[in-house]
Formats: sequence, structure tokens, C-alpha cells
Amino acid sequence: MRPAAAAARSVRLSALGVRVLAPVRPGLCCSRSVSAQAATSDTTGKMKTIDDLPGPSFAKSLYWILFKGFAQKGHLMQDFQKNLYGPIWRSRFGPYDLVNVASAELISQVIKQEGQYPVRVLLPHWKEYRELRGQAYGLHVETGPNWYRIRSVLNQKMLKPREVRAYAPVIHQVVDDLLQRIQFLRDRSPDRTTVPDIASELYKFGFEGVSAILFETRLGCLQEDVPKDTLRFIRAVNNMFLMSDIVAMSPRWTRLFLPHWKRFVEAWDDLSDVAQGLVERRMRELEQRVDSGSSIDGLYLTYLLSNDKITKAEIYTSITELLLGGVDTTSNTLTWALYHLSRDQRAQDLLSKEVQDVCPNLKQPSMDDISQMPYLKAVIKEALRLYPVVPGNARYVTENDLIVVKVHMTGFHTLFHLCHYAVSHSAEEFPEPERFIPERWLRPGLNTDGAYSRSLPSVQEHHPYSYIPFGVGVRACVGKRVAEMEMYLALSRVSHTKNEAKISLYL
Ligand code: HEM
Repeated sequence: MRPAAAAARSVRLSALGVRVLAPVRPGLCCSRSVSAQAATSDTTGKMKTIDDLPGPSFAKSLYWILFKGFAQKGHLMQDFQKNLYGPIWRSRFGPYDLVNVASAELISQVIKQEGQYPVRVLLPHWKEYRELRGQAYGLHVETGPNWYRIRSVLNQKMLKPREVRAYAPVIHQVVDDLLQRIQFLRDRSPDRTTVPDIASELYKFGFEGVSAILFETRLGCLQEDVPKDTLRFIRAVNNMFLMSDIVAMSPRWTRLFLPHWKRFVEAWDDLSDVAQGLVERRMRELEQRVDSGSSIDGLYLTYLLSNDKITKAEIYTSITELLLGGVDTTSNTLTWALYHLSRDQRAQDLLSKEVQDVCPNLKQPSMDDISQMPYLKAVIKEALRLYPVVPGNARYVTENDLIVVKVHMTGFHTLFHLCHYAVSHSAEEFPEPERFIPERWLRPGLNTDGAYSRSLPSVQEHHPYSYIPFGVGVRACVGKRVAEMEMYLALSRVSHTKNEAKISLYL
């Protein structure tokens, strides 16, 4: 991978970082008894309140964002502020009044009190758009039992490992296309090796992969001529996230003379239109099959359409959101994994050997094969630890008083910003945190060549909340298993060997 491509990725990751500053996930348990116990354990006898928390003024935050370069690097601001204020601080900016928590233990305390139906963040402008267009709210906007009902339907064929395995054959077809595309671009390049922009090829792979599952249709994103709607969707994703932040921060009256709201609506219109068009296309195919008496064996959309617990309007919004969540997330992670492998011959060789041992003679890995590839999984984990696509998560706690390290949050709704980027980059949890070391995820004894002699903590020693790239609890990422499967199948096959000549990862 060329450095320019890596740099481009980092910009994209920053933008994603901005996008995620908001969401939070619900707690597994919430109870006043937990709070009461914490309260009495305060040895000073004095309970602090949110007003006692340290933190920057609005002017200071604005200065950092505008003049310290944090506008596109919200994830780095987590570290910066943690160093200044410690693991818990308050920041107020525009409409946001956040309690930031930046240690694994504090994150776990918030999550354990998040309630039955966790809310990540309120998105009034997304809600406004849905109402403007008469659409169903969908996963991101919906709350309470309604969110839970939709989520329970979506979970069925997204999070159950056995169900997700059914998507492996179609993902292998998409990986076939990716490998052919890489070969084609190499053959066309002057040195017959370099793929000029692997990140955008992986983006198309992400789009094709998740669409193949959701719409049960191959779109041909990895062909030379990318479908117009794919390009439209990709542009709209970027615009929507960019405008979403601006709309959220700007007072309503600015819409009278600034274009941000209009562009936000246009971007959402494009997203909805593309997703809805694909759903309708598949529905017509299914109707034709029914009319002709043919059997129907679909994947995800067929399942949703035949489920009476979700309305058609909710399917449209849910599918749009799944598509939105399922493209740049997997592609960015794969890009970073390849970037590091390309700079680390030893890691590249270990991965290649592992795949070769489990799947000799270019055998296509099955999901059972993948389960015997700990190094492959460690590479993906390490890429996600270093570059969590969603570097900050959130939880909006409304139902209960909540106590986090003797700070009593009560009397108003509290938005907790879970700074997990800072935690997964902390030396206390991960020695040499800025280095790419997949071995830190291997259990002792699994190191294949025995050459890795450094004493790093094994996976069991990390605090369970020190690494949460997919979030945690009932509101955690619904696409986690699909994403992992796509990444494992793609990376294992990219690193496979062909005719004894290793496929170089210097893409
Ligand atoms: C490397 C890949 C991915 C990463 C790192 C990732 C990360 C996340 C995170 C951190 C959240 C918030 C969870 C929480 O609040 O605790 C989330 C939510 C979500 N993700 Fe993913 N994601 C990935 C892939 C996917 C894929 C492939 C899909 C779709 C197929 C998807 C769809 C969603 C949706 C719809 C939500 C909202 C869930 C809800 O609010 O109930 N994600 N993701």
C-alpha cells in the first residue's frame, strides 16, 4: 500500500471518529441499589456531583478544535484531555453536555447501569428528516420497546453464528471478484505490482459484500464500471456524516441562509433512494418467482419481508441503516490490516503460513477452517484496536441516577462519552500501545514459530472493557458477526499463496 493511501485512510477515520462521538449503548443492569452501595463506600463521606468534574470551557474546546487540529481528529482529543483531566471529565460544546469516561473500569460502570433499552445518543436532526419524509425511525432514532422489537428481528440472522455462516458462499464470490480486481489493477499498473488505491477497492468490496447479503443480489461494484447508484451512495455517506455534525452543532435559524440542512436532506434522500430501489428490485424478483410457482430461498431481505414483527417502512429504514453501517467499517479495518502487514514481513509470513497450513493447495477456507486461524483473527483485532472505526461510543442515560466513581449523576439526562480509543491506546492495558503486535491477542502457546519471545499480557489479562470496537451489551453492533466473517474470508484469501509464488501484500 502506498503511504498516500494510508494517509487518505487516516482522514476518513477521523471523519468517522467525529461521527461516533455520540452513540452509547444500554446497560445490562441498572439499579439504584448499585448506586446506593457505591455511595456509602465513599470514605470521605461526601458524594461529588457532575458540577465538581474538571473539564474545558466552551472557548477552550473551540480553540482546540479550530487551532489544535482536533476538528478531524476527535479520537486524539480523547488522549489529550485524559492527560489533562484524568479518566473522567465534563465537556460542554454546542448542544452537547458530555461526561467523558476514559478507563476500562469507568466504561464498565456506565454500561452496567445503562438500562433495559440503551440509547446511544439522541439524534433529533435524523428524527426530523425521517418525519419530513414520512419514514419509519429505524434503529438509530428509535428508542425503548420499539427499538428493542426492531432490533430483535434484525438480530436473528445477523448475530447468530450459525445463521451468519449461511452467507459464507456469497461472500466467497465477492472475494473472488476482489482478487480478480486486484490482479487486473496490478497487470495494468506500470510496475505490474502496485494497486493505486486499494482503500477504494476495499470500499467497493464492503459495499458489494453487505449488499449481497442484504439484497440477495450481486451489484457488480468490483467491475470496471461501478454502478452509478453505488457511487451515489458512497458520496451520500460522506456528505451525510459531514453535514450531520454541522447540522447538530448549528442553531436552527442558520438553515435560513446556510446550505447544511439542505445538503443533509439531499444526502439522506440519496441514501434512502438507493436502498429503497434495491429493496424494490428484489421484491419484484421475489414476486415473479411466486407468480411462476418457483421456490424462494432468500437470505436477509426475504427473511425480513416474511417477518410480521416489522413493517415495510421499518424494513426500508433498517436496510438503509445496515448498508450505511456495513461498508466503510469493514473496508477501513481491512485497509489498516493490510497496511500493517505490508510493513511487517514477519507478520505477513506468519499469517500466510497459518492459512497455508489450515487450507493447503489454495483450498477455500470454510468457517470451520477460519476457527483454526488464531493469527488471522489476531491481525484483525489488532487493526481494530489501533484504529477503531468508531473511536468513541456513547450512552444517554435518562432513567436512573447513576454513580460512576463516587460522582453522583442525577437530576438531568446525562450523555456519557465512552472514550474507548483512549483506553485501547493506553499502555496500562496494552504495552507499547502504538505498535502493531497481533501476538498480544494470542493465548500463550499459540505462537506458531516460537520466535516471538517478548512477554506481553495474553488476551485474558486485558480488562474486558479495554477493547470494545463493536460496542457492548444489547445495543452493540448488529453487524459484528457479518463484518468479522467478511474480513476473515477476505484477508485469509488475500494472504494465501498461489502457484508457490506469494501474493505480495504490497498493494
Ligand atoms: C469493522 C466493522 C464494524 C465496526 C467496528 C462497527 C462498530 C459499531 C459500533 C461501535 C456500534 C455502536 C455500538 C454500541 O452503541 O455499543 C455499531 C452499531 C451499529 N452497527 Fe456496526 N460496526 C461494524 C460493522 C457493521 C456492519 C457490517 C453492519 C451492517 C451489516 C453494521 C451495522 C450497525 C448498526 C445498524 C448499528 C446500530 C445498532 C443499534 O443502534 O441497535 N455495523 N457498530
